Amino acid sequence: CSKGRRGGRGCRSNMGESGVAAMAVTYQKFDPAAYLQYNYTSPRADFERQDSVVPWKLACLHRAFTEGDIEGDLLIDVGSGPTLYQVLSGCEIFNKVLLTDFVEANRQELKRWLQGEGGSLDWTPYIQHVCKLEGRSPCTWKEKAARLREVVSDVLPIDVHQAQPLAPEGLPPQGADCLVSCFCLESVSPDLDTFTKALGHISTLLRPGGHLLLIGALQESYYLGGPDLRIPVVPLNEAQVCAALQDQGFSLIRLEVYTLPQDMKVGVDDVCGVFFVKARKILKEDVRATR
Ligand SMILES: Nc1ncnc2c1ncn2[C@@H]1O[C@@H](CSCCNC[C@@H]2Cc3ccc([N+](=O)[O-])cc3CN2)[C@@H](O)[C@H]1O
Repeated sequence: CSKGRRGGRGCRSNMGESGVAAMAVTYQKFDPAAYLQYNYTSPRADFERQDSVVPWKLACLHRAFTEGDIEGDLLIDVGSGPTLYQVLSGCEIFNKVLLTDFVEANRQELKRWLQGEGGSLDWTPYIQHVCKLEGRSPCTWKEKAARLREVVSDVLPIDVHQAQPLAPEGLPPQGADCLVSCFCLESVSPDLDTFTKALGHISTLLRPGGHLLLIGALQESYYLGGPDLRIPVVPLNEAQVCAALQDQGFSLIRLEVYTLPQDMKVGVDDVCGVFFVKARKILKEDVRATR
């Protein structure tokens, strides 16, 4: 996992632009069912294992949403993919949740679950696990599923490479109170410069003082988005993630890192670790105070 730096600041924007266009074509072949099978079944999603990566992610999200500083009405999940684990804790805090993705097949996968039509993965064990984290019986998972279906108001198209990633209709003028985004930005950016710009674009969706919860891959250079679909990823280290957050006007609250045990490396990517970031969009008065 000692990959060199790639996509450093010296990248010219036209390399990023052509890479972004190529990425958009690649993602039209994304296979939600295969992706869910690769990443959201055992061993990566083994709720009996203390060192499984999905329980680690759910614990990070539960702690971040429930420690008392996150509040408001609107939570936006950026680049949801075909997954909804990322809003299982947030749905108890927010009365309105927007799921978003670039690929129609992913939006359809989410809509099928929201409409109670099932889908490619049974999310019950995930919902039961988060119920346990919340100190409630796993038997209340149906109530939690109903809460999630109640608060998710839409599943919208998004493009993080646009200065305005979401259509403005339906967004409050002041922005969302919280953003969550998991494994998206580094998986859709050909280089570090494009990753950093995409972070700036999604920041425009968030009100000043609002929180960002970002989960992503460390030192990943590719992953399988389908049986024959190898998707390039910009390899990131912690310092590059922190620099991008600072560049784009976020103050870091917490960075946690999960290092994959060997048996979590199942051949669907070359990811070495996963980062969890809790950050806050700097308020103008914060800037004055630091001068
Ligand atoms: N321009 C765009 N704007 C917004 N979203 C876009 C855009 N283009 C594509 N998208 C959308 O973003 C994508 C998000 S899924 C990206 C997958 N990331 C890599 C994968 C994930 C993963 C999961 C779990 C674990 N683990 O260790 O347990 C490791 C890893 C590392 N490999 C996808 O939904 C696409 O549809």
